[in-house]
Amino acid sequence: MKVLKFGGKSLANGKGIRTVIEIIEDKVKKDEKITVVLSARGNTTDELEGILEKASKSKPYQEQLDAFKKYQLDGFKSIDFTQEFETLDKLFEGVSLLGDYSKRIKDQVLSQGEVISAKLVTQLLQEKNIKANFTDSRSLIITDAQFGDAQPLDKLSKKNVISHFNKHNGSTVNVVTGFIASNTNNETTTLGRNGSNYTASLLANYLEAEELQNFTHVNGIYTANPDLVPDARKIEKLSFAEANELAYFGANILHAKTIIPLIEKNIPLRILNTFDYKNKGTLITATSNEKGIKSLSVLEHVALINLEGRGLLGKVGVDARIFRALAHKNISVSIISQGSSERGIGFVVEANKAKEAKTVLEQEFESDFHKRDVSGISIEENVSVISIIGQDLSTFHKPYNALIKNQVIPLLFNNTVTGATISLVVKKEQLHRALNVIHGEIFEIAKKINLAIFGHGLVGGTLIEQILKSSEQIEKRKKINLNIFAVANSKKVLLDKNGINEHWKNSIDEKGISYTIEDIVRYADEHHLENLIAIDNTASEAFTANYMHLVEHGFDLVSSNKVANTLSFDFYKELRKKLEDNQKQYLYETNVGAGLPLIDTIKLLHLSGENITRIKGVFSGSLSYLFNTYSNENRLFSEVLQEAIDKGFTEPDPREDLCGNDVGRKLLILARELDLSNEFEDVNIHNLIPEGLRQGEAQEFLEKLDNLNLVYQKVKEEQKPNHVLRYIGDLWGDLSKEKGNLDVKLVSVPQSSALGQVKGSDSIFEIYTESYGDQPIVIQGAGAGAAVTARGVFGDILRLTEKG
Ligand SMILES: NC(=O)C1=CN([C@@H]2O[C@H](COP(=O)(O)OP(=O)(O)OC[C@H]3O[C@@H](n4cnc5c(N)ncnc54)[C@H](O)[C@@H]3O)[C@@H](O)[C@H]2O)C=CC1
Ligand SMILES: N[C@@H](CC=O)C(=O)O
Repeated sequence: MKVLKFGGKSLANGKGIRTVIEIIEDKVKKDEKITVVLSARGNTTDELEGILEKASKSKPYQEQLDAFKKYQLDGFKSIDFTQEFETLDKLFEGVSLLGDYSKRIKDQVLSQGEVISAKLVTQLLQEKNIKANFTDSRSLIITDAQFGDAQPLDKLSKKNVISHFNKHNGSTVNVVTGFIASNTNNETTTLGRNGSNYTASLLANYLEAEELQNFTHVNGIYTANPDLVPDARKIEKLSFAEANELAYFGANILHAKTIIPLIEKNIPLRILNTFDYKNKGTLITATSNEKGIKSLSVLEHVALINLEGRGLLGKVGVDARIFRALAHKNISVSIISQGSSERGIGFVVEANKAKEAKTVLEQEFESDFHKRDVSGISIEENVSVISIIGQDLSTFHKPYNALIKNQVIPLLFNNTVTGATISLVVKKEQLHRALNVIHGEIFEIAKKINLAIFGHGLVGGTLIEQILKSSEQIEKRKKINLNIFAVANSKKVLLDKNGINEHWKNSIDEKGISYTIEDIVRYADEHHLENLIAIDNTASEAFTANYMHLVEHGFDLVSSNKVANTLSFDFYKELRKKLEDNQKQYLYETNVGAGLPLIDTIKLLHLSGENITRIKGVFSGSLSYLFNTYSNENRLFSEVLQEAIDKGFTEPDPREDLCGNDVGRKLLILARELDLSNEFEDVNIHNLIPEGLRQGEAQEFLEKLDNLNLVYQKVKEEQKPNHVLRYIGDLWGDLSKEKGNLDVKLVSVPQSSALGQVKGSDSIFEIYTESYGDQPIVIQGAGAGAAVTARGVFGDILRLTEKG
């Protein structure tokens, strides 16, 4: 015999109730021996409770009661609920007159929901010529008199059940009301939370059923609640012990009391979905999974109470007093954590009991307050408990680090010594993000990295294309899901928590909205987006003013924009401090040498104690292209310059390259990597733009490029033979001091020299160090261009995903 239990959502009008009948019919046709246990249909119990509340306050309830009746009869006009409806009418009338009700009355009211449900299903089955027998569990399950949460009297109930089934068995389908029972005085009682499940497992136990099938509206037990964690996976099989942990920690389709009768008789429990009943669901048996299961469960509606006091140190019996005082008021403590100094004790209670718990403890510790042994008892109301079942402390650092990285700081945590469960108390507003972060970390599910990209010009636009093109591969190879949730220019942002797609350019035009940085932070927060990275592909100083705010709100930073690193040294230090305080990272490899691995190399050399004595080279890709081509070919300066602009080598405003600012910035960035505290004003720059052309808009300048031709024709002709022009940066001097010398200048070098041989848009960096002596470490390669730069930014993003 199998016991089938159907929950309220399965029995709701429409697809639910139709499918329930279909499932039962299917089993009967296959000659399966079954017993059916039913909850009240849809929201029936809540509705009845609502009407009862109204009636008890003598408020009008008739309209709601009529709607209730209408729902029960909707589509089932042939069914006679006169008796149940009359009972309800009388009960509500009485409550309304009295202006109050007892738990006993409430049980009588609620029981009508299960009776109506079982009566309906019995008749619908009979209409299909199935031998169905309405079974009122009040004649079977006998309980004590604790209305609202009655305890079954096992012996008596078992005897009743067995005798009923001996009478009505064979091919009959007994359709049993769940949740309701009666006491020895024949008064209606109910079995409390999860009561219908309890009825089903009691029947399974008494009848020694082969399996209990619990039909819900989900496909089984998941690694986490799929409503909160979209990546949650179904668990195929788990043991009662593991299920018990889940039940204890709040998995709401299981409850400890419903499992115990099954464990006793070793009866498997299968969690199934009415709406997808061919799915095998989750099977719970006595055998443990070899690898051990992991899953996340959540306790909501809880509060954290904190008792603090210096005088508690070494005092005997403080915990006992807390527990005793709370137990006296029937307040249960689910999680407790205490420092070894005993100065603070934190524990979790049900939210609706928190105030009472505080009052009780204030009374208990009144004299300790006077003696100043206890300094305060506080309640943190909006908290939730996350339990990682199957997690021990050996690998706990992974989810824990991921939480900290995402600015979720648990308020309290504890572990079970043997059960391999770790529980964390987090602020309720952080629950969603915390669950997703932990889940991504403990299961081998792609870790989601949420990217906000600012600036989608040459570099930013290319980066987006590169990410979209390779994201699938990266997800497969590295289990990292790069999700671009925001793309912004200076005016508009396109937001999509599920990630933009290849039509992003059109979407910005059509769906982009004007924004402030706060809007983006709020969006990420509201959608609980984790592992946030902001990527600055603008050339804007104004945008760098957002960096601090982004860091404070949990974003790591990646930037191709050089401005933030070349503002005042004070800002430079302040930003690093902010990053450290918030445990955030800032990567900017493309700031010098585009995609070349320069900054990383210099950082490593410096960190390892290698004395860097000088860095010299062609720092600008666009000016490299300009002078390499101009020196070797007989063409106009303006023509070659325009070519460098067209190839995307220059800054958005090409004057930034020609005036030497861009090289100056790069030089300063390297100097600061060596812990020098130079300011931008310290850089000696040879400005390549003749004075008369420096003012005005970029466009005006571009229209006057021809004016540069004579100047550079002359410079070219005045060189020694076999020499070429190179625009170089040079960081030199005693670099162990506070500041170094920074020069940016146009030089004429022999064509055969290392600098003279540079080609195309290549940059070359010569790094002189004490160990390497006169032979510098040389890094050379494309120093500009959207594709290489975007690739470099992409590299920084991936590096950050690994750091997490
Ligand atoms: N092109 C290259 O070879 C290299 C460029 N870089 C840097 O990459 C950055 C981007 O360069 P490109 O893509 O060539 O420039 P771009 O002019 O093509 O694109 C810049 C984008 O930033 C947007 N923008 C400007 N202010 C903004 C703000 N406040 N908020 C949001 N968006 C804003 C603009 O609307 C534009 O879409 C620059 O900082 C540049 O120095 C770094 C290394 C190499
Ligand atoms: N404009 C820059 C681009 C890279 O930083 C250059 O030419 O090097």
